[in-house]
Amino acid sequence: MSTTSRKVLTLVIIRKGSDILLGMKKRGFGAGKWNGFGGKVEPGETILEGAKRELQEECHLTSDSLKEVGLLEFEFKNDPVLLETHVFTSNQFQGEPKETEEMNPQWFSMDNIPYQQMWLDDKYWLPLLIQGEQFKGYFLFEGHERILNYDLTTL
Ligand SMILES: COc1nc(N)nc2c1ncn2[C@H]1C[C@H](O)[C@@H](COP(=O)(O)OP(=O)(O)OP(=O)(O)O)O1
Repeated sequence: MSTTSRKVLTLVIIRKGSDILLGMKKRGFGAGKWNGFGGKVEPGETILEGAKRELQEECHLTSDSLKEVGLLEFEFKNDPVLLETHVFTSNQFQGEPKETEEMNPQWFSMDNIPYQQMWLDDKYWLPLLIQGEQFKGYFLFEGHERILNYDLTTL
């Protein structure tokens, strides 16, 4: 793929005991899929600040202990924009998850994650996050429902 630009995004997975918090995306990119919370990093903020802001905006949780555990690059065939996605996690947070205009949050048991309604890449890297691993990966999609190739390594 010939990438001509790069968007920096965040993705936050909150854990509580043996549960993880996902949100049903209600609009925009990835609508109809369960995902972590996140979005574009805004000018003037650090990637960590962007992750904290998106977590608060999308489900009303705050966390001062987000840890970056993964770096995922997503490309879509015939789209020159590469999505550089920084993955954070924490099991320490304040507040109760609340539905917002963008996301409807729900706790899932780690052995009952709704992979059928998630981005296809999630089933490769989310188990690593759950096991406490750090990872980096690249996924090339054709459309939103097919992975043409990928590479994923633990660090
Ligand atoms: C393609 O594979 C992906 N898999 C997963 N699990 N997550 C992905 C994938 N591609 C993007 N994402 C994540 C990264 C971000 O957390 C969101 C997309 O953020 P969005 O485009 O909604 O960014 P916002 O800043 O919230 O957008 P607006 O405020 O402009 O709606 O998905």
